[in-house]
Amino acid sequence: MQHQNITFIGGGNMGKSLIKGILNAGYPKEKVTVSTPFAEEINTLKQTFGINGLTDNVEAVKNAEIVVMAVKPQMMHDVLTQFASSGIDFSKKLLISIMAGVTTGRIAELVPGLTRIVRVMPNTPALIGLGMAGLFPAAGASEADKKFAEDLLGCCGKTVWVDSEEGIDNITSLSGSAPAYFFLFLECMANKAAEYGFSEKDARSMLEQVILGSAQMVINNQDKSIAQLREAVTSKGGTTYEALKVFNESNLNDIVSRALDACKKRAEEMSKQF
Ligand SMILES: NC(=O)C1=CN([C@@H]2O[C@H](COP(=O)(O)OP(=O)(O)OC[C@H]3O[C@@H](n4cnc5c(N)ncnc54)[C@H](OP(=O)(O)O)[C@@H]3O)[C@@H](O)[C@H]2O)C=CC1
Ligand SMILES: O=C(O)[C@@H]1CCC=N1
Repeated sequence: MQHQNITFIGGGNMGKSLIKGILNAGYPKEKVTVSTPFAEEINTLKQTFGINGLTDNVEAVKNAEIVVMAVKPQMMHDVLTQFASSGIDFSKKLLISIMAGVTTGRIAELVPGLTRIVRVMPNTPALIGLGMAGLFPAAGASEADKKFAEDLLGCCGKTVWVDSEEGIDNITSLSGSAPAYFFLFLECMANKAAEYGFSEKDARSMLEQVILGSAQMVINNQDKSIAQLREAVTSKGGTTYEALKVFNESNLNDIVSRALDACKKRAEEMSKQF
């Protein structure tokens, strides 16, 4: 991929995941800058990654060809209005936004001249190169902009393009927030392991192996449906059947469906709120 000057506004959970992801893939450190308000945090980021760091967002984007907005949606208005009044020509920059529930139209509205925008919904496994990201281009994004965004997120895992802002909200529900769903399930299982008397260490090791093994089974058996993999574990009149019966009696499918819809609905609300 092309190595252009890239500035991350915000170096929190997701910003750090993407920075680590691109550095691991060989992006040159000297071309990467991060900006957050606290000097102490900047020093940590500089030391951890060997990249440039500033506490002034406007200063940080002056020489950037690419700006990645990795702040919370609540901070977006302050940051973008700072950019708008800075006198910097944003028509020359590509802005990649990872902010949940913030439309490309809203971003363009706040920064006059800015048209080259790609909205992205990544997830935290980007940190280890196993991310999943959805991408949506604003009308002003060029083919080169789209390629850059795809290559950038491709450094951190898999990518998929969607053809609407709603598609990004769907991806938010299906993969952006999804690591937390699986972590919650593991937490519930860890609670039961503790109740059974397993040490935290043994429980964690067991759960790590179960989720890793299950994920790898899904990946390695492309000729089988996920339902078939489940059925292969579920012996007739056996133990798994009883466990699954409890999930089904509580209508797990409906619970998952409602949870994902709630996630998407919040993204939609946020697009009106911020
Ligand atoms: N976490 C996730 O799994 C995902 C998050 N996202 C999106 O990524 C974005 C960031 O989320 P996340 O990383 O979790 O949040 P964090 O709170 O972890 O990170 C936000 C970062 O922005 C910094 N910040 C706060 N105010 C400013 C400012 N005015 N200028 C510059 N930097 C600022 C914070 O600094 P400080 O800590 O010092 O306040 C922090 O480094 C959100 O918009 C979210 O929707 C998208 C996909 C997945
Ligand atoms: O919870 C959130 O709002 C962010 C977006 C997707 C994952 N975390």
